[in-house]
Amino acid sequence: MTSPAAARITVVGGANMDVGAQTQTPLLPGDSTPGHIHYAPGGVGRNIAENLARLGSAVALVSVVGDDAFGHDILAHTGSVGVDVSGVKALAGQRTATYLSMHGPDGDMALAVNDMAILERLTPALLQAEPAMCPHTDVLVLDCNLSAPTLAWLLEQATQPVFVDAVSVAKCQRLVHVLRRVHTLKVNRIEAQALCGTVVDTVDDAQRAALTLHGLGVQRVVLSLGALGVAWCDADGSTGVRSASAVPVVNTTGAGDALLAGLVHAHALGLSLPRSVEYAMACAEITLSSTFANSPDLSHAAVQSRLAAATA
Ligand SMILES: Nc1ncnc2c1ncn2[C@@H]1O[C@H](COP(=O)(O)OP(=O)(O)O)[C@@H](O)[C@H]1O
Ligand SMILES: O=c1[nH]cc([C@@H]2O[C@H](COP(=O)(O)O)[C@@H](O)[C@H]2O)c(=O)[nH]1
Repeated sequence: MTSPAAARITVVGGANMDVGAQTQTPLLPGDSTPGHIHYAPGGVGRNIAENLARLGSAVALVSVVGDDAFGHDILAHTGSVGVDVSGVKALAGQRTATYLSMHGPDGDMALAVNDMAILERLTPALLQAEPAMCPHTDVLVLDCNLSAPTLAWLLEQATQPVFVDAVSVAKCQRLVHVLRRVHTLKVNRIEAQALCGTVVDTVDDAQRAALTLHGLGVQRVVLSLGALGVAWCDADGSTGVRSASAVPVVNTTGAGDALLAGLVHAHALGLSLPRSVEYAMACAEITLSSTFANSPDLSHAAVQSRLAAATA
């Protein structure tokens, strides 16, 4: 398995400034709690693009940010890790999307707010007007932060395989009428429940839900189950499960984004879906040991050595 992959990839999706607050004592509603606040570029689409660049893919991001300090930081950081950001437009008079999360002393997320109104400006008209924003690459990756019309337009005009991240229970509803256009869908347990209308508690439930989504028209489904691992349904309707390894977890933020980046990179390397899942889970595990949504330790070599250690 060699890297970098020859395929060119475009990710169209959200680019946020993540603002995370971690307290040493339980959060007290109505009072201020001492803690640590950190800032880092995030956004599902942007995270996937950064992870792909770290793995060695040739990747371009198409998105919008505000012409403000957060927007400039996101552009500088994302470009510095090797993502082509010529398709990220800084819009005057708009605020960069922001994701605010609060974590209690145990590290678990207590609440999160996403303020991503700027994504409404990423319209089919804007994409067609700006040559750098037109995705003419071998693989397209979309996240459901995009507005429903933009998501539908991109899926309908795509001639290349399209990988989609469902992002959240609310946003994944935007996919309902365009599932047939999706090559590979990454959903988590609660997004799968929302799309299938069935309870997804166990790995058996997850395999059934993956098959249901395949029946609704998605070619390949990858359903992430946190510490339980991943269930999938391949293009021929076959299903499978892979358990997660017992790994030290510093922060689960962005684990799903690393999983999707790993799936895309593995596809570009020509791997089957079961082997792509194995590769992608190694990517997610590396990210779990990082404080932020993307790990500086993620690389194709790091994934390979993790996979080799697991089979030794
Ligand atoms: N506690 C954990 N232990 C081991 N692996 C984990 C853990 N949490 C997440 N993962 C890995 O990261 C993947 C994505 O995490 P998950 O939380 O399911 O995604 P999302 O962030 O999209 O909700 C999982 O499928 C699994 O491979
Ligand atoms: O509606 C959204 N919520 C969250 C994100 C992004 O997802 C990442 C955190 O996701 P999670 O906690 O699901 O791993 C952060 O980078 C955040 O900016 C997003 O793009 N859209």
